[in-house]
Amino acid sequence: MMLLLRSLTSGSLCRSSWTRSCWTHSPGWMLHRSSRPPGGTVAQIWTLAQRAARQQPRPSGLVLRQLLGPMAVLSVSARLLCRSARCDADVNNNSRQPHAAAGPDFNWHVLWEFVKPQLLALVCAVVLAFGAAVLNIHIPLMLGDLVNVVARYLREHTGNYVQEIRGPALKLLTLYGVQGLLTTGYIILLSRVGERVAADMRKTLFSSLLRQDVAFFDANKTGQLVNRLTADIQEFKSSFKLVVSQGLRSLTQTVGCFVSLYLISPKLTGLTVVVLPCLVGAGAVIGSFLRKLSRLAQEQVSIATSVADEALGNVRTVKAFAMEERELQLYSAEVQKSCDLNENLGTGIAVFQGLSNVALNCIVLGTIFAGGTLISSNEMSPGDLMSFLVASQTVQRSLASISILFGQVVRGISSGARVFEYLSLEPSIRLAGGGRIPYHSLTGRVDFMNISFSYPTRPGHEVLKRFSLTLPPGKTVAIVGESGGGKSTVTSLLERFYDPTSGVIMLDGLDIRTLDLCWLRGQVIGFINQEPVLFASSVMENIRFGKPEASDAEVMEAAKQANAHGFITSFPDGYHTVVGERGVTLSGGQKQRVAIARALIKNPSILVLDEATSALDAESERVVQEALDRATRGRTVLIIAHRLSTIQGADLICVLSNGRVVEAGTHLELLSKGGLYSDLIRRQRASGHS
Ligand SMILES: Nc1ncnc2c1ncn2[C@@H]1O[C@H](COP(=O)(O)OP(=O)(O)OP(=O)(O)O)[C@@H](O)[C@H]1O
Repeated sequence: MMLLLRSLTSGSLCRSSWTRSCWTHSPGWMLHRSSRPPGGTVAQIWTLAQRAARQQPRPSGLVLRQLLGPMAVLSVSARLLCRSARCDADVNNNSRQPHAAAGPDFNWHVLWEFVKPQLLALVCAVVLAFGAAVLNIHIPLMLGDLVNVVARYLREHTGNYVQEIRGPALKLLTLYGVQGLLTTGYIILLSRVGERVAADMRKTLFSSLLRQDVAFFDANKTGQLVNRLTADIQEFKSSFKLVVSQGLRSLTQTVGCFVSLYLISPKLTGLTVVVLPCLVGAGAVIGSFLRKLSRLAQEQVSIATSVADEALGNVRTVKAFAMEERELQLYSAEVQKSCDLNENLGTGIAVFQGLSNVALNCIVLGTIFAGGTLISSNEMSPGDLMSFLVASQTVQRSLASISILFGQVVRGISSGARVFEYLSLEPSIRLAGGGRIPYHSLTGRVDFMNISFSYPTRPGHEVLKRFSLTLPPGKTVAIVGESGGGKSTVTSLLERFYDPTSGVIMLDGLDIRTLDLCWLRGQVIGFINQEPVLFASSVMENIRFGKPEASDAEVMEAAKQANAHGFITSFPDGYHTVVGERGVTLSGGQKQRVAIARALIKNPSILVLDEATSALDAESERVVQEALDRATRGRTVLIIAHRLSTIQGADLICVLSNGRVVEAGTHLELLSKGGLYSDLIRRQRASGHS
């Protein structure tokens, strides 16, 4: 400081390299290098003041340049963020089918719901942040006082220098210390709020996805959904934390120092108001464009992820067909598109920052003269200039952070919108929500009454047409028919994966739509299909999936019933054997028996077997069939069968063709009819499948 003032007095700083470099750089440069020591610009301002006082016609608008530039950027940034948050009207309204060309709306109300539980911490953080900002108002003013004391000492050379500056210097040090504490406090608090909000969001999104009905998953790719859970929340979390910590700090510092600037020179500060509307308008246009680009880029990333997800998830099929190269090409093409979009986004953000610089430089030209006039008319003292400069330096530093934050915030808001979209999505078939649980024990009678149905993804294609069928209690009913005739669809409707377009399904005389879905799926219906999917955990955990509260003994009992106990105990780790992803370390027959045990452990009244043995070889089929015969005793059973030999003992066989029941009866009755069923039997015998 002493050195600076000496230099000022001697005028040597006018020739310093700092001064020269400040003259030759734009405000944009200053924004991004605002960490430079303020001394150079202090000297520059001082020199300007001296020149103005001597009525030199040299540039005098640097003061305004320091002030107006950052102020304008602040306004533009703030406005852009608001615009980003609101999102345009051209967003895709089809919330079930996100499309790369547009995105969902950012819902502030949803964000508020996540922030609300953290409100106390947030309020404390905001209070601390504002405390720090208020102190920021004083720092430049006190610095100005200190400069005035030092300047006076240098001019008059009276008294003890240390004693002269001790008071203001100690005040300043205390202020710095308190401000540091407040800043640390609010950053810690805000960072915690951010982490907790993101964690809550992740849990809620996962729960919301799990709540969706099957039709939702028909329409959305798993890879894209997983991307929302991972990449989008990650992006949103980063933005949230940055905005609430760095952004809020920068904003409060800017506001605090802006007040300082106003206190120092209302005239200089007031001039900014004139230029704001133009910058705000331009910023809004660019912001809207960048937001759309950001959405496209993020959607494209999730498309690429879903390609990789599909290839890796079906890696055996990919390898069996030697399609690695093709999958790589597909993935590379999607990644390249995403890369191009992100490059464009980066360019857009760079253009935005570049344009800000150009705009600010233009403003500087206009303000040089106004600033010079103020200085030459002695409306500002040297101390004021010092204070003004320090305040404007802080504003610059803060605005530099805000301008860097801008790109992140645009991405964060897009990600947030994509996450929120699924949070508020209500499934048409609800898992919970007031459904009945009959108090009497079920007989297990099921009536399909005049069911018509089209899949939501193919509304024009009617799969079932006025389909009616009764499953008598404790009896076995088989549905057979040509491929694509709608057999599996019947089981999906019974499980309420979908609701019929028209008609009713009754369970013990009760419309299943009125029943508690968790109870229906969890306790009433046991489902075993052709390709059972196991989870990558132990055999024990996989069987227990059917009844989480089951004891080890219950698990083993179910495994015995399913003919699985023998092979499980032959493994070195027994029931603790980990089965690999989707159960890849088990054979088809073993997987099927674990799946049967998983279904049996809940002791369901109704058992649905959708081609449960059709993928097995003869020996596996025999063991599995034995388990199934045991499992079906005393239950209402619906069998979807390809191999007609497995259903000849069924109490009723129903032949489905083109969504309609065309024949029904026992095996012998249908054979004697000589209709479609006997045709199917004949064809299977001819092909050696029966
Ligand atoms: N999730 C779905 N979305 C749209 N259409 C579907 C869906 N699942 C099946 N379909 C269509 O519904 C029709 C009936 O399919 P379903 O699986 O019920 O037939 P299936 O009789 O069980 O056939 P298969 O014996 O070959 O298994 C088919 O035309 C099929 O393409």
